[in-house]
Amino acid sequence: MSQVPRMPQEEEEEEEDELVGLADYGDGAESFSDGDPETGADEAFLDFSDPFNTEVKPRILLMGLRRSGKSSIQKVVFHKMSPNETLFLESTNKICREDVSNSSFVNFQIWDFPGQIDFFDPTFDYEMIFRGTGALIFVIDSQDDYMEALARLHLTVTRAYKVNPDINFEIFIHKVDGLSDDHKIETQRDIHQRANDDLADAGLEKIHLSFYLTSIYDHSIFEAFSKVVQKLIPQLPTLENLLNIFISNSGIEKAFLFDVVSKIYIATDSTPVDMQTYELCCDMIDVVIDISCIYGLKEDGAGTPYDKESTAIIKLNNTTVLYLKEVTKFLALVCFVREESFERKGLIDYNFHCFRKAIHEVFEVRMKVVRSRKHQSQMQKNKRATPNGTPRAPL
Ligand SMILES: Nc1nc2c(ncn2[C@@H]2O[C@H](COP(=O)(O)OP(=O)(O)OP(=O)(O)O)[C@@H](O)[C@H]2O)c(=O)[nH]1
Repeated sequence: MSQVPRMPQEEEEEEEDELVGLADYGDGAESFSDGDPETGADEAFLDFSDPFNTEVKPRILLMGLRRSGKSSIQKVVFHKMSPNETLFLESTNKICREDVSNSSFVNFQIWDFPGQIDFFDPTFDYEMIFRGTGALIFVIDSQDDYMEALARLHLTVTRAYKVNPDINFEIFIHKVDGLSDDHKIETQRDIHQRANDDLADAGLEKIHLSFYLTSIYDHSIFEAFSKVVQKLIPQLPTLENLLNIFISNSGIEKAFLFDVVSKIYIATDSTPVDMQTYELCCDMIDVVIDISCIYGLKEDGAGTPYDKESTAIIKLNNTTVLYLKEVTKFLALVCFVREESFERKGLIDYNFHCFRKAIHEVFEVRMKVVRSRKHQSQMQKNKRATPNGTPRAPL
């Protein structure tokens, strides 16, 4: 963690070039970049084996008052910390930024904004922050008095909207495990009403806020995060379409495309999602990665627990088969198949092969655009420089 520096334009551009590293399946402490991430703008790494650089990954900010649960959410979702361990997380008393950019499909930053810090603080450049942001998650502690949080939410949303009207505003009404079902609904209604009234009073009713009831003690936090991320993926309709074609041609009941590290699903077919199905998928990913970590790595610890060979079949006692296969370095397909349909595994595997190829093509198109854009900007930079590399003097 570190104090947020004001980033000049140059650094901001460099960050766009950031490349993803190896996936992190441990507790992940080392994957956190401390303050400014080290960027490696090496074109040579931009190959097909690494198709998801930050250009195709959504950037998400996580904000909220002190002790609202931001670090806990990030640790539980992205670093497999058990919810009980978050009790020992230390609070921070200055604005902090943490990046979770190396570990998964989701490129996400946590901005810890303690309540007393205001937007006129010259030590950070909030315009730069909001300009590059896809979604702003604002965490409200539902077990606490939320009036101050609502005031801070209003200030944050209005500031962010002015800089970047395309940001998705996602409000996590958090720690709802401590509330009864009735109380949950009532709290959500009240927060929804007050937040929207504040915006209406400011003449900003066009700002849309989405609300989620979340807790780190169940899967609700993963589900909410899945929805937040899905909204940011421009290829989502294509991914859903491919999943629909795949399941209908393979006799599969349901299929999810999962980000393996975080266990959030970035797409699913158009049949409805139920919580139990989703939880089973999460459990399966845990089992696969845990077994692989324990028994799958080489003796010197080399290799990764999730690679091209990763696949798993689990037969349940209700005639359903869970089938997991690697799609990319970050993504896995998890399917629910009836036992009788699974007899045609050859067909499923063939269709999966086509599906996987199509997914890679979808992202490769994007990568081509990114590469050509980089090439163009490099050409422009070169044009501006004289043959010995010094910048041309202004005319
Ligand atoms: N009951 C419950 N407690 C939670 C939940 N999420 C976080 N907490 C607890 O809330 C406390 C504060 O969590 P943090 O993650 O440190 O909060 P933070 O927003 O990062 O706090 P600062 O670093 O001070 O900004 C911890 O004791 C967590 O265990 C939840 O879903 N339910």
